[in-house]
Amino acid sequence: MKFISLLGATGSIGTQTLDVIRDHPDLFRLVAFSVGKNINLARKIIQEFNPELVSVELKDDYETLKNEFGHSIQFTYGQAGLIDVAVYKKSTLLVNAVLGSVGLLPTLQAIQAEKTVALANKETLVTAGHLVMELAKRYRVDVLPIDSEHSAIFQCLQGEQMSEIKRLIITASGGSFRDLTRDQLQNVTVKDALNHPNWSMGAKITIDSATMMNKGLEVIEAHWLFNLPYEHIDTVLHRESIIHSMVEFQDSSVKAQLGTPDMRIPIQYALCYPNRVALSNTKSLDLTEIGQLHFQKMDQERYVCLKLAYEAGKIGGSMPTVLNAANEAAVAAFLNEKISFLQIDQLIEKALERHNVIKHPDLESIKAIDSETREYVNSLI
Ligand SMILES: NC(=O)C1=CN([C@@H]2O[C@H](COP(=O)(O)OP(=O)(O)OC[C@H]3O[C@@H](n4cnc5c(N)ncnc54)[C@H](OP(=O)(O)O)[C@@H]3O)[C@@H](O)[C@H]2O)C=CC1
Ligand SMILES: CC(=O)[C@@H](O)[C@H](O)COP(=O)(O)O
Ligand SMILES: [Mn+2]
Repeated sequence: MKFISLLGATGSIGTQTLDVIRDHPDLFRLVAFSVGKNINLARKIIQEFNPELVSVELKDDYETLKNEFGHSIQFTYGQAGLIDVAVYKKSTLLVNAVLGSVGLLPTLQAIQAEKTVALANKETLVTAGHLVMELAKRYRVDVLPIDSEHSAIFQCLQGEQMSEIKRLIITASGGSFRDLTRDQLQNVTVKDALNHPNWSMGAKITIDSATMMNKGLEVIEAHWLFNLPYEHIDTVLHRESIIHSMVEFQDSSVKAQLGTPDMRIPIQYALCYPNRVALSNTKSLDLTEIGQLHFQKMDQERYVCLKLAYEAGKIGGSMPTVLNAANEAAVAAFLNEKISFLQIDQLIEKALERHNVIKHPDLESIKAIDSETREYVNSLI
């Protein structure tokens, strides 16, 4: 039995993680979880899964739930609450499905508490991948990818030697605007941007997918997870999201992982690793039904965010922290209809240009750079 702590239980990855746990009561038990502001769904999760610890974002919601449920459940809140859930004594595995760099501290604390970390929260690795991976190595803790591309690569690498990798090939659907030119992006709306062709996901990652920043964040995520230089991490546009990513080896042989676009599959792989078990209500992949798979060269002039991410990743140090914080602030502004779609990459570029890189930023520097960058971007809006 694996005892699970879940950060971001009310989100897209969070609710699909609950589906996986629900499907295997013999394998998993949810002992602790966090939500943000959706306490109606939190109530339902408490009633169904009977956890021991629950964290909410706001103090008022904490008081409300504490009054409702009494002492049978422990409640906590805020940033400290996320950490309480991450290090909960009974849990053996943390699923980090919270949104944004707020997931960094709980990840670091979970590693220090020797919990296995199943990571969906890519911003954590983008903002401070060096700290996370160094700590994981020191504490001999597994960081298992949930992101579909990284799960695919991780699956391709089973039984292989890392030294024999030639390159990783990360696939990208192209997002909601893949058939538009850059000029045609002038007047696109939030509603248009949220219409992803293949995946149903939270709002922020759906916008990242439309700007191609999602692939940029994933390139940096892959750099840290698989310890490879950026020159060995490629991306390719693949409209169908059937090949979730590939690995080319020294002999030019390529391994790919395929499947229907269903995040429960990589979530369950991380939860069960190194085993595989059946998953209810999954559709077997029928390639004859799909007929054709398409691939296109990635155009970094069209997808400016991808270019910025490669540049920030290669410069390294504190630059990816700025990239991530500027992106989080700009995407939030776009979702609130305060800026246009094309202003997202313009704001990120400005934030990167003015930043003086720190080569090996410690946690305090990362926290300071993250909040300073958000303030700067917000001041421009
Ligand atoms: N969705 C997907 O298919 C994929 C997602 N990912 C990554 O997984 C992560 C989660 O994405 P997704 O599930 O789509 O996001 P959602 O927006 O659907 O969910 C985010 C979750 O985080 C909670 N949350 C947000 N901000 C805070 C905060 N400040 N404090 C506490 N809790 C907070 C939300 O709570 P509430 O709603 O209660 O306010 C919710 O539970 C992201 O890093 C994303 O890039 C990676 C691959 C695929
Ligand atoms: C499901 C998942 O892992 C997402 O990160 C997905 O990859 C988004 O699709 P894009 O390929 O459009 O970014
Ligand atoms: Mn992905």
